[in-house]
Amino acid sequence: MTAQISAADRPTRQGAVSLRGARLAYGDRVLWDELDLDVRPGEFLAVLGPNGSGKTSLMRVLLGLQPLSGGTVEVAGAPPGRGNRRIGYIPQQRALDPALTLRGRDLVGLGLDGHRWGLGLRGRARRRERVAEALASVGATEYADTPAGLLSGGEQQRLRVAQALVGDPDVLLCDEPLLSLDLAHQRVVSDLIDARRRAADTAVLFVTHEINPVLPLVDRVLYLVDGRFRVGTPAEVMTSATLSELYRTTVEVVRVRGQIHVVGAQGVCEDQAHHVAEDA
Ligand SMILES: Nc1ncnc2c1ncn2[C@@H]1O[C@H](COP(=O)(O)OP(=O)(O)OP(=O)(O)O)[C@@H](O)[C@H]1O
Repeated sequence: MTAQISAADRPTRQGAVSLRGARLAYGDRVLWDELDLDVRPGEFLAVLGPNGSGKTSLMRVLLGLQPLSGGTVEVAGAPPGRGNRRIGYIPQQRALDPALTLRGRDLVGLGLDGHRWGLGLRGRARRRERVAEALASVGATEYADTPAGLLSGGEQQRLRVAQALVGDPDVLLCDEPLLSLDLAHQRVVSDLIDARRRAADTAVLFVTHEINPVLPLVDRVLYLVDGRFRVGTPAEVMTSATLSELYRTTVEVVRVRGQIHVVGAQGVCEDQAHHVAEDA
């Protein structure tokens, strides 16, 4: 299946992320194939799909941790990999080990590893300044010197956002960064990501099971289901016809007060259409 990108949608500038004829398979299992995708600088792409559809694997490909089985990939104009410092990554929220004594400030500083500002006093001062700015931008200054393992999940996640942004990335990869955050912190984290892309034209690829918390930010959606996919605006992709085709079962998309709800054959109403499809 080919991506639904019209010629008019194709960017004239170099894409922040560019996949051509990309294929990822583990043995016989094809997660996606013939994926053509250009993500523009400053664009917010939500990556949706059921468990096991290959969302995290896509992030791993873009991070250079997983080679494609076919096709090509470029991130910020270069092959992904360890040398590519233009990528920021916010992993899935997982509680840090309470015994971790690393301070928040040090954790954020790890995001600068590989940036060459010299080892002299000026380089070190600049580095400290950047870390302090990043901590302030996520409201983490007051707990920057607390061992990170003792912080709450929301506090730890704000540090991860700061770590991803401190290196001034062109591309920000976010793997379910709102998971297990309360509504207030979901808002803080999504606002920070949005502010970053607006201020610095950073492209954002945002893996999520729930589109609603970020719906106002989403330019396009990549929806993966069982080896099939669609790319397009939420209005194009989040429709009963498109999702029913992707899931190969009847799925209804209902819009209520500006939110999108996916209703399956068994009347389940939630944002995780995959459970509907799996049960059907
Ligand atoms: N290195 C690997 N070797 C073999 N299979 C793998 C490997 N990595 C992932 N898989 C399988 O590929 C499928 C896609 O995994 P992936 O983590 O990308 O899915 P996902 O869409 O992020 O799922 P979730 O929503 O549950 O996080 C899964 O079935 C997983 O078991």
